[in-house]
Amino acid sequence: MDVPQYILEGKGVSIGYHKGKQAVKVGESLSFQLSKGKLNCLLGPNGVGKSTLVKTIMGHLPSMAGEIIFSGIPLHEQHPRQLAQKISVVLTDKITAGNLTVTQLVALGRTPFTNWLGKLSAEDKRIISEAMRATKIYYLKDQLISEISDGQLQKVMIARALAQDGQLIILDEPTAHLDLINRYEIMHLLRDITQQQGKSILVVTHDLEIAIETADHLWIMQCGEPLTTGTPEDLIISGKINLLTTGSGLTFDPTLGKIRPAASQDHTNIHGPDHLVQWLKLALQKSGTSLPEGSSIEASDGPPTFSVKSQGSEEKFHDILSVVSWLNQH
Ligand SMILES: Nc1ncnc2c1ncn2[C@@H]1O[C@H](COP(=O)(O)OP(=O)(O)OP(=O)(O)O)[C@@H](O)[C@H]1O
Repeated sequence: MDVPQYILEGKGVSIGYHKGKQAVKVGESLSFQLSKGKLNCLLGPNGVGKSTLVKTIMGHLPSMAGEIIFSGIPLHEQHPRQLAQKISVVLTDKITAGNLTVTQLVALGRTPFTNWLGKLSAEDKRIISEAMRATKIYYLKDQLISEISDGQLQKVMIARALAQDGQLIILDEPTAHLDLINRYEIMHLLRDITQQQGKSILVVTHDLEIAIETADHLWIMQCGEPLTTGTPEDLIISGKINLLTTGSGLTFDPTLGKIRPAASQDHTNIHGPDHLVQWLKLALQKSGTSLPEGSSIEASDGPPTFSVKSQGSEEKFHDILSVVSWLNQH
């Protein structure tokens, strides 16, 4: 039998719910691929259907049309217990396991494999320790869940998913409650897991900038449209990344790699080193300041200097606030 190239593949999939006898479609014609050992991020606005797609991939909701193939076999041909062994899931829901230790919670990842008494074998224990080491939480192993921070808890949940040793790990907004540093740390940890352990990972996230930095592929979901997929780099240079900002008055700045307000003023007469020009443009844009006709700004490094040339005169400033204030008075 051919080894499948993708761990997960969707072909023209429709997703949705049943309300009584009525089927409510949330998305249709969704096609996607997740290659083995890769980190993919699923992005899209609130309510577009990301969690619904994830639940369908996990086999918790039936697809309404099309086909999902997991590990070379159509999903509907796989037994729920087999799927639970092969797909590990980390959901956003707050867990109520405060009286368990970190090790006991990670050990729950072995549940699909233990006998009915839940007795852990020596191999189970080795896998649990390994998962805690890979997620850098081994030092917390005897701590109670109620005594660790949200960022640490998220790592514990990832360790539990790793302990399950499935082929695919799915995480629905794993960084939703975390601060910026923890959001970076978690996503880089997931990236390490794909690269060092060959796991395939699908993450639902709203953190576009971190997703761009860490993911191999992005799946962009929009209301009533097929998924747009590609490497973050290709989606940026083709401008398709802007599908995420449609109708918002925002745009993705391909040089800065950030979402910014769509430019409404003409700031083309600003020249100099990129980092000075970019931040000056941002400040002008935020304050709604435009350059008077025929004027220009030359920025230079050293101590940062901004020379504003206007109507035959030249003014020099050493910070952006002074430039903006001066322009607003002239
Ligand atoms: N159990 C349900 N029964 C009926 N409709 C539902 C159910 N769960 C979600 N929906 C609806 O399906 C649509 C998609 O919801 P979903 O949670 O998949 O979106 P999402 O993209 O994950 O949103 P968010 O980014 O806010 O988490 C929404 O309109 C939602 O109201």
